[in-house]
Amino acid sequence: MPILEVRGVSKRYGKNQAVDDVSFFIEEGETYGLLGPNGAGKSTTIGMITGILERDSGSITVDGIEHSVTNRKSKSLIGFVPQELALYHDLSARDNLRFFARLYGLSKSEARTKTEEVLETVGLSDRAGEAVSQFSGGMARRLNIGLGLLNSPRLLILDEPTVGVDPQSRNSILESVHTLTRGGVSVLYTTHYMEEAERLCDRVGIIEAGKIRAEGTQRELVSQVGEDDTVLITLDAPGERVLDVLRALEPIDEVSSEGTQVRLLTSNARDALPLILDTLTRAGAGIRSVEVQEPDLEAVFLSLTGKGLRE
Ligand SMILES: Nc1ncnc2c1ncn2[C@@H]1O[C@H](COP(=O)(O)OP(=O)(O)OP(=O)(O)O)[C@@H](O)[C@H]1O
Repeated sequence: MPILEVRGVSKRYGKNQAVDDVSFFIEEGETYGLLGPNGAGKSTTIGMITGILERDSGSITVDGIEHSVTNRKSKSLIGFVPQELALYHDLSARDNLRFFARLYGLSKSEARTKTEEVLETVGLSDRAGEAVSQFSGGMARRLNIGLGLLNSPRLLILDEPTVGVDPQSRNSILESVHTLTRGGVSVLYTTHYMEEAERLCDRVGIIEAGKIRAEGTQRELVSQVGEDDTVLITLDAPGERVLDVLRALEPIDEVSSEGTQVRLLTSNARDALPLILDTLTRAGAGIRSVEVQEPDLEAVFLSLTGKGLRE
Protein backbone atom coordinates (compact mmCIF):
# COMPACT_ATOMS: atom_id res chain seq x y z
CA MET A 1 0.00 0.00 0.00
CA PRO A 2 1.39 3.47 -0.87
CA ILE A 3 2.36 5.66 2.09
CA LEU A 4 0.72 8.60 0.29
CA GLU A 5 -1.97 8.64 -2.34
CA VAL A 6 -3.21 11.95 -3.78
CA ARG A 7 -6.23 11.64 -6.08
CA GLY A 8 -7.66 14.44 -8.22
CA VAL A 9 -6.73 17.26 -5.85
CA SER A 10 -7.52 20.85 -6.90
CA LYS A 11 -7.21 24.32 -5.37
CA ARG A 12 -8.26 27.68 -6.74
CA TYR A 13 -7.37 31.17 -5.50
CA GLY A 14 -10.03 33.46 -6.98
CA LYS A 15 -9.70 32.95 -10.73
CA ASN A 16 -6.27 31.33 -10.43
CA GLN A 17 -6.44 27.53 -10.64
CA ALA A 18 -3.24 26.97 -8.60
CA VAL A 19 -3.56 23.15 -8.52
CA ASP A 20 -5.64 21.38 -11.13
CA ASP A 21 -6.64 17.72 -10.68
CA VAL A 22 -3.29 16.51 -9.37
CA SER A 23 -2.84 12.79 -8.69
CA PHE A 24 0.24 10.82 -7.64
CA PHE A 25 1.32 8.25 -5.08
CA ILE A 26 4.45 7.50 -3.06
CA GLU A 27 5.39 3.93 -2.18
CA GLU A 28 6.86 3.13 1.23
CA GLY A 29 10.60 3.93 1.20
CA GLU A 30 10.37 5.89 -2.04
CA THR A 31 11.64 9.43 -2.66
CA TYR A 32 9.23 11.27 -4.94
CA GLY A 33 10.11 14.64 -6.43
CA LEU A 34 7.69 17.33 -7.55
CA LEU A 35 9.76 19.29 -10.06
CA GLY A 36 8.48 22.55 -11.45
CA PRO A 37 9.24 26.26 -11.79
CA ASN A 38 8.18 29.00 -9.37
CA GLY A 39 4.42 29.30 -9.19
CA ALA A 40 3.80 25.79 -10.62
CA GLY A 41 1.69 24.75 -7.63
CA LYS A 42 4.19 22.78 -5.54
CA SER A 43 3.70 24.62 -2.23
CA THR A 44 -0.08 24.64 -2.66
CA THR A 45 -0.07 20.88 -3.26
CA ILE A 46 2.08 20.34 -0.18
CA GLY A 47 -0.13 22.69 1.85
CA MET A 48 -3.12 20.48 1.07
CA ILE A 49 -1.23 17.32 2.02
CA THR A 50 0.00 18.73 5.33
CA GLY A 51 -3.45 20.10 6.06
CA ILE A 52 -2.40 23.76 6.17
CA LEU A 53 -4.68 24.45 3.19
CA GLU A 54 -8.13 23.11 2.53
CA ARG A 55 -8.57 21.46 -0.86
CA ASP A 56 -11.48 22.30 -3.17
CA SER A 57 -11.79 18.69 -4.34
CA GLY A 58 -10.02 15.35 -4.43
CA SER A 59 -8.87 12.94 -1.77
CA ILE A 60 -5.65 12.17 0.07
CA THR A 61 -4.81 8.97 1.96
CA VAL A 62 -1.79 8.41 4.18
CA ASP A 63 -0.95 4.73 4.70
CA GLY A 64 -4.48 3.96 3.55
CA ILE A 65 -6.09 6.31 6.10
CA GLU A 66 -8.38 9.04 4.71
CA HIS A 67 -6.40 12.20 5.49
CA SER A 68 -7.82 15.50 6.68
CA VAL A 69 -6.76 18.52 8.74
CA THR A 70 -8.42 17.03 11.80
CA ASN A 71 -7.23 13.44 11.47
CA ARG A 72 -4.54 13.05 14.13
CA LYS A 73 -3.71 9.50 13.11
CA SER A 74 -2.82 10.32 9.50
CA LYS A 75 -1.13 13.59 10.50
CA SER A 76 1.11 11.77 12.98
CA LEU A 77 2.63 9.80 10.09
CA ILE A 78 3.81 12.97 8.33
CA GLY A 79 6.78 15.23 9.07
CA PHE A 80 6.88 18.62 7.35
CA VAL A 81 9.82 20.91 6.65
CA PRO A 82 8.60 24.30 5.42
CA GLN A 83 10.64 26.61 3.19
CA GLU A 84 10.96 29.18 5.96
CA LEU A 85 13.14 28.46 8.99
CA ALA A 86 11.13 27.81 12.14
CA LEU A 87 14.00 28.07 14.65
CA TYR A 88 14.82 30.04 17.79
CA HIS A 89 18.08 31.76 16.90
CA ASP A 90 19.20 32.40 20.49
CA LEU A 91 18.83 28.76 21.45
CA SER A 92 21.33 26.04 20.64
CA ALA A 93 20.54 23.39 18.03
CA ARG A 94 20.05 20.86 20.82
CA ASP A 95 17.69 23.12 22.79
CA ASN A 96 15.66 23.91 19.68
CA LEU A 97 15.15 20.22 19.03
CA ARG A 98 14.33 19.41 22.65
CA PHE A 99 11.87 22.29 22.82
CA PHE A 100 9.98 21.20 19.70
CA ALA A 101 10.12 17.54 20.73
CA ARG A 102 8.38 18.42 24.01
CA LEU A 103 5.87 20.47 22.00
CA TYR A 104 5.12 17.36 19.93
CA GLY A 105 4.33 15.54 23.17
CA LEU A 106 7.48 13.50 23.70
CA SER A 107 8.40 12.86 27.34
CA LYS A 108 11.55 14.49 28.70
CA SER A 109 13.68 11.38 28.26
CA GLU A 110 12.18 10.60 24.84
CA ALA A 111 12.93 14.17 23.77
CA ARG A 112 16.57 13.82 24.88
CA THR A 113 17.07 10.53 23.03
CA LYS A 114 15.28 11.71 19.88
CA THR A 115 17.23 14.98 19.83
CA GLU A 116 20.59 13.18 19.79
CA GLU A 117 19.35 10.81 17.07
CA VAL A 118 18.14 13.70 14.89
CA LEU A 119 21.39 15.69 15.41
CA GLU A 120 23.28 12.64 14.14
CA THR A 121 21.03 12.26 11.08
CA VAL A 122 21.39 15.88 10.01
CA GLY A 123 25.14 15.89 10.77
CA LEU A 124 25.06 18.51 13.56
CA SER A 125 26.13 16.47 16.61
CA ASP A 126 29.48 18.31 16.75
CA ARG A 127 27.84 21.74 16.82
CA ALA A 128 24.79 20.85 18.91
CA GLY A 129 25.64 23.21 21.78
CA GLU A 130 26.07 26.33 19.62
CA ALA A 131 23.41 28.98 19.20
CA VAL A 132 21.63 28.85 15.85
CA SER A 133 22.62 32.52 15.30
CA GLN A 134 26.21 31.23 14.82
CA PHE A 135 25.16 28.75 12.14
CA SER A 136 25.68 29.06 8.38
CA GLY A 137 22.56 29.12 6.21
CA GLY A 138 23.07 25.47 5.31
CA MET A 139 23.43 24.34 8.93
CA ALA A 140 20.27 26.19 9.92
CA ARG A 141 18.45 24.50 7.03
CA ARG A 142 19.67 21.09 8.19
CA LEU A 143 18.44 21.80 11.69
CA ASN A 144 15.12 22.87 10.17
CA ILE A 145 14.95 19.46 8.47
CA GLY A 146 15.68 17.92 11.87
CA LEU A 147 12.53 19.52 13.30
CA GLY A 148 10.50 17.59 10.74
CA LEU A 149 11.97 14.32 12.04
CA LEU A 150 11.11 14.70 15.71
CA ASN A 151 7.80 12.86 15.45
CA SER A 152 9.53 9.90 13.68
CA PRO A 153 7.45 10.35 10.52
CA ARG A 154 7.01 7.60 7.93
CA LEU A 155 6.68 10.32 5.27
CA LEU A 156 8.80 13.47 5.32
CA ILE A 157 7.69 16.40 3.17
CA LEU A 158 10.34 18.93 2.19
CA ASP A 159 9.37 22.17 0.46
CA GLU A 160 12.35 23.43 -1.59
CA PRO A 161 14.86 22.94 1.24
CA THR A 162 17.85 24.35 -0.67
CA VAL A 163 16.43 27.68 -1.85
CA GLY A 164 18.89 30.51 -1.22
CA VAL A 165 21.83 28.48 0.09
CA ASP A 166 25.37 28.26 -1.31
CA PRO A 167 26.44 25.18 -3.33
CA GLN A 168 28.40 23.62 -0.46
CA SER A 169 25.50 23.91 1.99
CA ARG A 170 23.21 22.61 -0.69
CA ASN A 171 25.36 19.55 -0.99
CA SER A 172 25.26 18.87 2.73
CA ILE A 173 21.46 19.30 2.79
CA LEU A 174 21.14 16.76 -0.03
CA GLU A 175 23.45 14.41 1.90
CA SER A 176 21.19 14.70 4.97
CA VAL A 177 18.14 13.85 2.89
CA HIS A 178 20.01 10.91 1.40
CA THR A 179 20.87 9.62 4.89
CA LEU A 180 17.17 9.72 5.74
CA THR A 181 16.06 7.86 2.66
CA ARG A 182 18.69 5.19 3.27
CA GLY A 183 17.11 4.80 6.71
CA GLY A 184 13.79 3.93 5.05
CA VAL A 185 11.84 7.20 5.44
CA SER A 186 9.59 7.98 2.45
CA VAL A 187 10.11 11.49 1.10
CA LEU A 188 8.11 14.01 -0.89
CA TYR A 189 10.61 16.56 -2.17
CA THR A 190 9.75 19.70 -4.11
CA THR A 191 12.30 21.62 -6.11
CA HIS A 192 12.85 23.69 -9.20
CA TYR A 193 16.40 22.35 -9.47
CA MET A 194 16.58 19.54 -11.97
CA GLU A 195 19.91 18.29 -10.54
CA GLU A 196 18.32 17.73 -7.12
CA ALA A 197 15.44 15.72 -8.52
CA GLU A 198 17.88 13.66 -10.57
CA ARG A 199 20.19 13.02 -7.64
CA LEU A 200 17.64 12.23 -4.94
CA CYS A 201 14.39 11.04 -6.40
CA ASP A 202 13.32 7.53 -7.40
CA ARG A 203 10.44 9.02 -9.37
CA VAL A 204 9.62 12.54 -10.44
CA GLY A 205 6.37 14.31 -11.27
CA ILE A 206 6.85 17.31 -13.53
CA ILE A 207 4.40 20.02 -12.47
CA GLU A 208 3.58 23.15 -14.40
CA ALA A 209 0.64 25.57 -14.18
CA GLY A 210 -1.03 23.39 -11.53
CA LYS A 211 -0.94 20.15 -13.54
CA ILE A 212 1.32 17.11 -13.47
CA ARG A 213 2.54 16.99 -17.07
CA ALA A 214 4.52 13.76 -16.85
CA GLU A 215 5.69 11.28 -14.25
CA GLY A 216 8.20 8.46 -13.92
CA THR A 217 11.82 7.59 -13.26
CA GLN A 218 14.35 9.83 -14.93
CA ARG A 219 14.94 7.16 -17.61
CA GLU A 220 11.20 6.77 -18.24
CA LEU A 221 10.66 10.52 -18.50
CA VAL A 222 13.57 10.97 -20.83
CA SER A 223 12.44 8.09 -23.06
CA GLN A 224 8.92 9.60 -23.25
CA VAL A 225 10.35 12.49 -25.19
CA GLY A 226 12.59 10.18 -27.22
CA GLU A 227 15.76 12.11 -26.63
CA ASP A 228 19.07 10.64 -27.85
CA ASP A 229 22.31 10.58 -25.87
CA THR A 230 25.04 12.85 -27.24
CA VAL A 231 28.66 11.72 -27.53
CA LEU A 232 31.25 14.46 -28.00
CA ILE A 233 34.66 13.25 -29.14
CA THR A 234 37.69 15.48 -29.58
CA LEU A 235 40.26 14.13 -32.05
CA ASP A 236 43.80 15.29 -32.70
CA ALA A 237 42.91 16.15 -36.31
CA PRO A 238 39.81 17.54 -38.07
CA GLY A 239 36.88 15.16 -37.65
CA GLU A 240 35.51 15.42 -41.15
CA ARG A 241 37.38 12.45 -42.58
CA VAL A 242 35.86 9.98 -40.07
CA LEU A 243 32.25 11.12 -40.52
CA ASP A 244 31.44 8.51 -43.17
CA VAL A 245 32.72 5.51 -41.18
CA LEU A 246 30.81 6.69 -38.11
CA ARG A 247 27.67 7.36 -40.10
CA ALA A 248 27.74 3.74 -41.34
CA LEU A 249 27.51 2.37 -37.78
CA GLU A 250 24.11 0.91 -36.96
CA PRO A 251 23.52 2.53 -33.52
CA ILE A 252 24.40 6.03 -34.69
CA ASP A 253 21.47 8.27 -35.57
CA GLU A 254 23.34 11.42 -36.53
CA VAL A 255 26.96 12.57 -36.91
CA SER A 256 28.46 16.02 -37.41
CA SER A 257 31.82 17.68 -36.87
CA GLU A 258 33.23 21.08 -36.12
CA GLY A 259 37.00 21.36 -36.27
CA THR A 260 38.45 18.49 -34.26
CA GLN A 261 35.19 17.82 -32.41
CA VAL A 262 32.81 15.11 -33.57
CA ARG A 263 29.22 15.03 -32.27
CA LEU A 264 27.19 11.81 -32.42
CA LEU A 265 23.60 11.12 -31.47
CA THR A 266 22.67 7.60 -30.36
CA SER A 267 19.84 6.09 -28.35
CA ASN A 268 22.23 4.46 -25.84
CA ALA A 269 25.74 5.90 -25.62
CA ARG A 270 26.97 3.38 -23.04
CA ASP A 271 26.22 0.47 -25.37
CA ALA A 272 27.50 2.19 -28.50
CA LEU A 273 30.72 3.64 -27.08
CA PRO A 274 33.03 0.58 -27.49
CA LEU A 275 32.01 0.26 -31.15
CA ILE A 276 32.52 3.99 -31.77
CA LEU A 277 35.97 4.05 -30.18
CA ASP A 278 37.04 0.85 -31.93
CA THR A 279 35.91 2.24 -35.30
CA LEU A 280 37.82 5.48 -34.76
CA THR A 281 40.99 3.64 -33.73
CA ARG A 282 40.80 1.37 -36.81
CA ALA A 283 40.36 4.49 -38.97
CA GLY A 284 43.63 5.81 -37.50
CA ALA A 285 42.03 8.73 -35.62
CA GLY A 286 43.76 9.91 -32.44
CA ILE A 287 41.24 10.42 -29.61
CA ARG A 288 41.93 13.26 -27.17
CA SER A 289 38.76 13.14 -25.08
CA VAL A 290 35.28 11.63 -24.94
CA GLU A 291 32.23 13.11 -23.23
CA VAL A 292 28.79 11.53 -22.94
CA GLN A 293 25.77 13.74 -22.30
CA GLU A 294 22.63 11.85 -21.38
CA PRO A 295 19.40 13.80 -21.83
CA ASP A 296 18.21 15.32 -18.58
CA LEU A 297 14.97 16.40 -16.95
CA GLU A 298 15.49 19.95 -18.16
CA ALA A 299 15.23 18.63 -21.74
CA VAL A 300 12.05 16.77 -20.78
CA PHE A 301 10.55 19.88 -19.21
CA LEU A 302 11.43 21.94 -22.25
CA SER A 303 9.88 19.42 -24.59
CA LEU A 304 6.68 19.22 -22.52
CA THR A 305 6.12 22.91 -21.90
CA GLY A 306 8.24 24.77 -24.46
CA LYS A 307 9.85 26.61 -21.52
CA GLY A 308 12.94 26.23 -19.33
CA LEU A 309 12.59 25.35 -15.64
CA ARG A 310 13.98 28.67 -14.49
CA GLU A 311 12.49 31.08 -17.02
N1 LIG B 1 -2.33 32.58 -0.79
C1 LIG B 1 -2.42 32.73 -2.10
N2 LIG B 1 -3.31 33.60 -2.63
C2 LIG B 1 -3.43 33.75 -3.97
N3 LIG B 1 -2.69 33.10 -4.88
C3 LIG B 1 -1.76 32.23 -4.42
C4 LIG B 1 -1.57 32.01 -3.01
N4 LIG B 1 -0.60 31.11 -2.86
C5 LIG B 1 -0.18 30.76 -4.10
N5 LIG B 1 -0.88 31.43 -5.03
C6 LIG B 1 -0.74 31.30 -6.51
O1 LIG B 1 -0.94 29.92 -6.83
C7 LIG B 1 -0.04 29.50 -7.83
C8 LIG B 1 0.81 28.35 -7.31
O2 LIG B 1 1.69 28.81 -6.29
P1 LIG B 1 2.61 27.88 -5.41
O3 LIG B 1 3.22 28.71 -4.34
O4 LIG B 1 1.87 26.66 -5.02
O5 LIG B 1 3.73 27.47 -6.47
P2 LIG B 1 5.15 26.82 -6.24
O6 LIG B 1 5.33 25.83 -7.33
O7 LIG B 1 5.28 26.32 -4.86
O8 LIG B 1 6.13 28.02 -6.47
P3 LIG B 1 7.14 28.74 -5.45
O9 LIG B 1 8.37 27.95 -5.53
O10 LIG B 1 7.28 30.10 -6.06
O11 LIG B 1 6.50 28.74 -4.10
C9 LIG B 1 0.78 30.73 -8.23
O12 LIG B 1 0.16 31.30 -9.34
C10 LIG B 1 0.66 31.62 -7.01
O13 LIG B 1 0.75 32.98 -7.39
